[in-house]
Formats: sequence, structure tokens, C-alpha cells
Amino acid sequence: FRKAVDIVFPYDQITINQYRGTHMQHNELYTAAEAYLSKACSSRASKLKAELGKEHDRPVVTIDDDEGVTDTFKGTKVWWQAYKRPASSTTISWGPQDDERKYYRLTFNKRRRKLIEDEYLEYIIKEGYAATVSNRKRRLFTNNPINYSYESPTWSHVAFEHPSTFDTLAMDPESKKVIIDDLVMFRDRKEYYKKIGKAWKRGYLLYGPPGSGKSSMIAAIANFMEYDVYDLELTAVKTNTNLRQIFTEMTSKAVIVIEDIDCSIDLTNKRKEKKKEKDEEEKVIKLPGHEEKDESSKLTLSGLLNFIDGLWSACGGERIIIFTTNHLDKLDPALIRRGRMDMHIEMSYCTFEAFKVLAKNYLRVEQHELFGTIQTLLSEVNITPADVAEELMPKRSVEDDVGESLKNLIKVMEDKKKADEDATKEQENLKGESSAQRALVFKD
Ligand SMILES: Nc1ncnc2c1ncn2[C@@H]1O[C@H](COP(=O)(O)OP(=O)(O)OP(=O)(O)O)[C@@H](O)[C@H]1O
Repeated sequence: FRKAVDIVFPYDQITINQYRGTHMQHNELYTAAEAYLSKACSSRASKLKAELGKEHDRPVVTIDDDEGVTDTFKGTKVWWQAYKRPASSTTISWGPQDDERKYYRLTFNKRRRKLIEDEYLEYIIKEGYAATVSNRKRRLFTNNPINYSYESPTWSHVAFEHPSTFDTLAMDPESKKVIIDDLVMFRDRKEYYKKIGKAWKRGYLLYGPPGSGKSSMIAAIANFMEYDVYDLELTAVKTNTNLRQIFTEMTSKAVIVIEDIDCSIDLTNKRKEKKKEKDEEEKVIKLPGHEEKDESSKLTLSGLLNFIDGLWSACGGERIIIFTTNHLDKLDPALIRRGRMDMHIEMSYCTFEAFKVLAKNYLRVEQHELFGTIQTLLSEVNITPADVAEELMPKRSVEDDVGESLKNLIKVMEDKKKADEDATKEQENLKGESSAQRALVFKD
């Protein structure tokens, strides 16, 4: 293509070596370019796949040695070419890669050198870094003391591979959009947060009955943001010092999850004991087996909130903190007041819109004659998405099971409706009986 370039305009070139310096120091720009080009190639592959249609399932597009790709930046076309320098038989080198020196050559219009040097290379570093981060395997951390590893005295981790995404998450589409928009806004506001001097963090409170998809929502958020997940077990945190350690040993892009917050913190009892407003903040988190220890060894609510609001902010990084609860009413208002939790997200029982997402995921159907019956039943019965998903899971092949799975779901909902009606009747009878008894006592 150099000939082609030559014909079109006088060209200029930049060479980007894999290593630089005598000590074979890795070249940051080369690494970034490698990641950037591989991402550009794979997005081209997906486009190509869409253009070619289904029969060409996996077109492989990649930049190989002695191959080139083009890119356009601010209206300027650039050519990337990958090379491998042949081994030099005359040089003796201690460097392991001597026989494999790789480099890229970037060709562009001579008049555009300033734009390329000042802006395009910066852009490559930024985009290349972002591509590396998104390719990196993300991790699920836990502070459960049984799993402590050598790497960190507080966190142990496994690969985070939860498949849940916003596409597979069954919930009202409007609420889903509000959450996605909020996340995008959060992601794009780094400079804004810096300018106003606020920690770059977001707090969500997820509430809803068991099986409504709180864990699935957390995974969808983490997958969407490409963050690591930290599952914080509060009962394993012994002191504020321990908490400080835990919060400072996190990666910079993290979703911190504190599940069942109502079970981790005993607030109600302490509130009765402490009358003064000031004392409110010093409510103690009861740790199993630690109730009788002296105050200094206990984790306080103020300790937790300070980390969320203050100290932790100073550590930098983008953080999302998610609290979950099955019982919103049991939580202390101080913990959930706006500002501390930016958004309260209700994960509800299954609606018809949510059911349609599950039917599409599990049975690959978007329409069916039984949908009408299901819609009516869903408006009458409280059933969680987890229970619906259980019924929709195909037992044999998906095609054979669509009608059968939907019928099973209808049966489960009808049984539940009947059980609810019987329970209501029984309660009414009991009420009737007790008021009749009261009337009798009164008469006596
Ligand atoms: N809203 C949902 N969208 C998609 N799948 C869901 C949803 N809710 C539940 N499920 C399915 O049910 C299973 C259990 O749900 P999940 O663990 O997310 O619920 P949860 O509200 O976190 O429950 P718990 O409070 O008991 O932890 C999930 O693995 C998923 O397959």
C-alpha cells in the first residue's frame, strides 16, 4: 500500500517498537496500539459478520505480521502495518526477544504529522488502555476469613463470570433504562466529580423479595461497567481498622456489595438504648460472638458511613456501592437517606414485561397463544422472577418444551392463586370468629 500512499500524497511515517532502550523496556505505546488494533479488528469482524449473514459464522479479522489496517482520525486516514524484524545473526543479546523484535509502522499524510503526534498517539494510548481493561478477566472478591489468600490478608478472589446482563435481566424496561442511564452518566462524569470535589462513587440500594433478581442485577451492573465485584461480609469485619484495610485494598473499578444489610446491622435495639441525637451515629454493628467485647473493638455505623462518604473518597477510583435488603422497612433512615444511597431500586415480583424477557431468554419465544392467560395471572398473583424462570427452564429441547413450560407456569400460578384465596378466606373467618368472641365477652 505504500505505493498507493505515495501516489495520493507525500507520506510520513512513525515506527513504534515493541521494546525500547537497552534494557528491553516494554513500550507503552506499542502495547496500547496492539490492544487498540485488536479491538478495532474484532469490531470490524462483528460488522463483517452482520454483513455476510448467518452462513459465515466466524470471520476472523486480525492484524498479522506484515499486514496492514487503516484507521480514520478526525478525517485523516492512517495506515497501520505490523512487522517482525528478522533475527540478527551477528548480534549477541541477553534480551529474550531478540529474534522476535516486533514493531508497527504508522503511515500518514505528511501535513498531518502534528495531529498524529499530538492527538492521535494520545488517543491510541487512552483507547488501548480501555481495551486492555475490558479484555482483562474480572474478579469476584470476598472477605470471608476462611478464604484468605497469600496475595491479600483481607480479600480472596475467583474469576467473575456471572452471565447476567441488562438484556437477560427481567424487569420493567423503563426502570431498567433509568438505571442504565444513571450508570452511563456516572461513568462519563469523572471530570465533573473531580471539579466539585466529590468522590467518584455511586450508591444503590436494591430491595425486593428473595428471588426477585437482586444478585442478577448486581452482576448485570458489574458486567455493564466492567468492574470487579467485592462481596463484603460485614460480620467478618471486626474493627474500624479492619474496615479501613478492607476498603483500601480494592481495585480502582469496583462494585462493593453488602448483602442483606438488615441482617448485618442491628440498629433498632440500639436506637432504644441511646436517646441523644449524637449517639445515633454510634450505633453498633453486632458481630456474632463479639457482642460482649469492649467498644473499641466493635465496628460502628459511623465507621461504615464514614468510609462510604469520607475516607474512602480519598482513595480515588470509581466505585459503586450496593446494599441489598429483603426488608426496606427494617433499615435505619440514616443509612438509606438520599446522598448516601443515590438510587433506590425496587426488584419486584414478576410483571408481564419481565416475563417476556424470561420467555425470550429461556424459550426463545416472543409471542404465544398462552401469553394472554399468563398476563392475567401475573396481575393477580405475586410470583418472583426466580420462580417463573424455574418453570421456563426447558426440561428437554427448547422447541418441544415451549407449550409445556408455559402450561406448567400457568398451573403453578393457578395453584398459588388458589392458595392465596384460601389463606385470605381463612384469615377473614378467624377475624370474624374473634370479633364474635369479643362481642360475646362484651355482652357477658
Ligand atoms: N429479574 C430477574 N431477571 C432474570 N433472572 C432472574 C431474575 N430474578 C431471578 N432470576 C433468576 O433466579 C435466580 C435467583 O435470583 P437472584 O439470586 O438474582 O435473586 P435475589 O433477589 O438476589 O435472591 P436472594 O435475596 O435470595 O439472594 C437467578 O439465578 C436467575 O436465574
